[in-house]
Amino acid sequence: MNTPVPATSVHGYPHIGPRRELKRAVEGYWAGRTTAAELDAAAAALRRDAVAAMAAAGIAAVPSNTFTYYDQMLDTALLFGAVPERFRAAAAAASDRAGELDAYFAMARGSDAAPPLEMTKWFDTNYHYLVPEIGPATPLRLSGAKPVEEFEEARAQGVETRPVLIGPLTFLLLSKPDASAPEGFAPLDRLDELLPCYGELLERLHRAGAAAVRLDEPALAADRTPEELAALRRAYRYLGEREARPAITVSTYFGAIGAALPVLAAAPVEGVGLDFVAGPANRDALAAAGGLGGKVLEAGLVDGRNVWRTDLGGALAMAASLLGLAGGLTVSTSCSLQHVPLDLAAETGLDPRLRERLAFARQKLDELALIALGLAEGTEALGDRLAAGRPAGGAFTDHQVRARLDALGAGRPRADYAVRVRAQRQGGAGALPPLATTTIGSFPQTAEVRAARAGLRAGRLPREEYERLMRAEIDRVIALQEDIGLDVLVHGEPERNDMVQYFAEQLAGYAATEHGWVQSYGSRYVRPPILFGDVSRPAPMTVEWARYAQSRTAKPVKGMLTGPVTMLAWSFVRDDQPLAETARQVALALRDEVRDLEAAGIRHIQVDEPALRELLPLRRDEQPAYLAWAAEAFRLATSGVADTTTVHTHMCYSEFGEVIGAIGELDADVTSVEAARSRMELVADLRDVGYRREIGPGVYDIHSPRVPSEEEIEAALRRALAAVEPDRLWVNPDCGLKTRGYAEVEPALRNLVSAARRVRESLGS
Ligand SMILES: Nc1nc2c(c(=O)[nH]1)N[C@@H](CNc1ccc(C(=O)N[C@@H](CCC(=O)N[C@@H](CCC(=O)N[C@@H](CCC(=O)O)C(=O)O)C(=O)O)C(=O)O)cc1)CN2
Ligand code: MET
Ligand SMILES: [Zn+2]
Repeated sequence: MNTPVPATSVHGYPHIGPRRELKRAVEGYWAGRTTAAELDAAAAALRRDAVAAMAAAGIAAVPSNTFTYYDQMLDTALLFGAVPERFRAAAAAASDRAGELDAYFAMARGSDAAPPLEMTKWFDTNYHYLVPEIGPATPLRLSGAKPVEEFEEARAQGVETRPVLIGPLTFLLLSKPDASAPEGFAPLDRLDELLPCYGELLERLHRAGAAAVRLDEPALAADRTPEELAALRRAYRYLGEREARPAITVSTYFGAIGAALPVLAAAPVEGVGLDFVAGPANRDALAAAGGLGGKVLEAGLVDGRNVWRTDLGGALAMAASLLGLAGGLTVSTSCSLQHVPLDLAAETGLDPRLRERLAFARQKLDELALIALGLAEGTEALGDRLAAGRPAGGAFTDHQVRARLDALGAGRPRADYAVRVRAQRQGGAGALPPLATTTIGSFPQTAEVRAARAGLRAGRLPREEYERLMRAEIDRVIALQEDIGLDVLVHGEPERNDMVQYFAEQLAGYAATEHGWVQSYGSRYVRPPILFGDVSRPAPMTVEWARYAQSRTAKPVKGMLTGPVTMLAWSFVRDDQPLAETARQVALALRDEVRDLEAAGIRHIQVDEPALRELLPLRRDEQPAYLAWAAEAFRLATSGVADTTTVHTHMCYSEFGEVIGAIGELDADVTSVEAARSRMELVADLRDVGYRREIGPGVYDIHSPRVPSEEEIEAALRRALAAVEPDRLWVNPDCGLKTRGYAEVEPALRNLVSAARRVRESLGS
């Protein structure tokens, strides 16, 4: 065959550096240790390395403008001048680079004067973006040059990049109306004013010499109304028909785009990007639509969100079947590689049988080149690389786990809540006041705690010494909670590096990485563990810590576990069996842990499911089946306890809309949820969907360093009491406290307890 080698492209590449250099630089700047110039220099070096890596791997369309100090949605809002009213004065007053950066970070993190932008999940990933606020009067004008500057910066390095922008439809659909917006207003109403800003930017990029740009419209992977599709048509007609512009590729990812496909196929643009990993249905839809005509199809064939090596044979077959459906084919990632770790070469401790099946961002660049080569020269050109890397089925099977699950089925359900609550509240140790106070689990992870763990890892600190330090930390956290007067205490989770990784490190079938960091939000990172085989629990995981904490107090201590859905959502999970099946294995391991905690005298057990919303399919018709298996896995994990044991769960990251009905299906006795930012409206929403158990709406936002006043917590509680009886209301922050410092946490919790007392007193109890 003599076809030219197809081009390759990447949606985005990790910019955090092999050792999280970006985190160090940004947090150093916040702490006043790093100057603005040093921060900018560190960032430029990281961009240079990423561009160089992609260019060296032969990627044709190297992306630029994918770097961010905090979040790309925030960057886009600033690019178009869409600064919320409360930040405008500070932004306008910025007179130097430091002032500019401070105004930027204030929007992300809040300031004394103004709360930050809301943060929420980026589609169904564990990345969080900042939600732009757009009202009828929000300014919209091209106000920055970041895409042009990053293009020119890479050109100076000798690489012609393709600037990437979040597309206008996705930008507006992911924004929320600002406080001034009248009922019925939607940010999308401002589309016609925003488009000229994009047009002007395209013209500037064109003048700077950019031959092509990519506009990302991941919002098309979710259900879209006819009006939204009409807006899509209008947007790309407007941009496509402008004269001075680079070639435009409209890229979509995270799933099949359904009815949007014919709209993009007909748009006056040069390329369309489709994800064939999360959206294999895109293939048939493309054929049914008659293909893309002369446009280039940018085919997402290499999974940007998981760590398994690409099945090159399968990718080549898919690519071959696409060749006739477009004017040209570019071999691409399915989405940005920001969701996977940078380089497998940094991992030295992995089982070789697992390692040979993995590809991180750096390795995926080579896979793209191989697929392009195979397309041009035939599969023979790939030799034995074609066969390498696919799971050797059955290598990690555990027949005992499978047999236990078969025997257990759905497990016996618990007694009705009405029966349980009587058993739980019967005097003695079970007695709790109305508006019982508690926290969500973690207390601040102090520098000493993290340093101790780093010492343990490096072999500097013996395990016994580490455990002694953790017990001392638990003593401190218990004593503090008693002093503050909380009702249900926690041990504070000092021994956990992360609420998912900690368990993964102790479960069979799971592997942890040493350096596999992925950005979760801002300067916060996680190392998602790799779930590669059947899961089981070789030994109890949390029981000794919980038992120890309970031995230090007469008050009840709440045991703390991470639920099955969250264990999957925040890991890289095997893709050779349905998630529902894997969830049942994790649930079984947790079920054993829950029962062991109970046997150790722990009367309250919390099983966190903060990611319940995150794994919800983007398409409505797929959601009920997901919610059914998710709730079943939770019940399997928690239904093995006596009526007298109180099962708690916790969820965060707002937008409960679609999952609100499922909260009751989990059958927990108490559910704590993030509600501070939505002013307790969730409590009434839960009542309206028939939720009749106990509820702990978060009364303050732990993502901000602000200390809430007693009055504001009291007001929140009174709003909640409009929709729930006092003995069903719990009082707690809206999430764990691990990212905060004691200087904020202690006064905040004191205010929380005194607010709860004041309300109790006013109720005469
Ligand atoms: N997996 C996961 N996803 C989640 C959440 C979560 O808690 N876990 N919460 C939500 C919000 N996301 C979050 C994500 C990360 C963090 C977070 O605090 N991350 C820490 C790292 C946590 C960790 O893994 N800590 C390790 C490693 C700590 C570390 O950096 N050690 C240094 C040395 C430390 C020292 O000497 O001080 C090193 O190894 O170089 C530990 O404690 O053992 C961070 O970025 O700083 C918080 C919230 C949604 N998604
Ligand atoms: C992201 S949800 C966090 C729940 C966990 N128990 C904590 O308090 O940190
Ligand atoms: Zn939480």
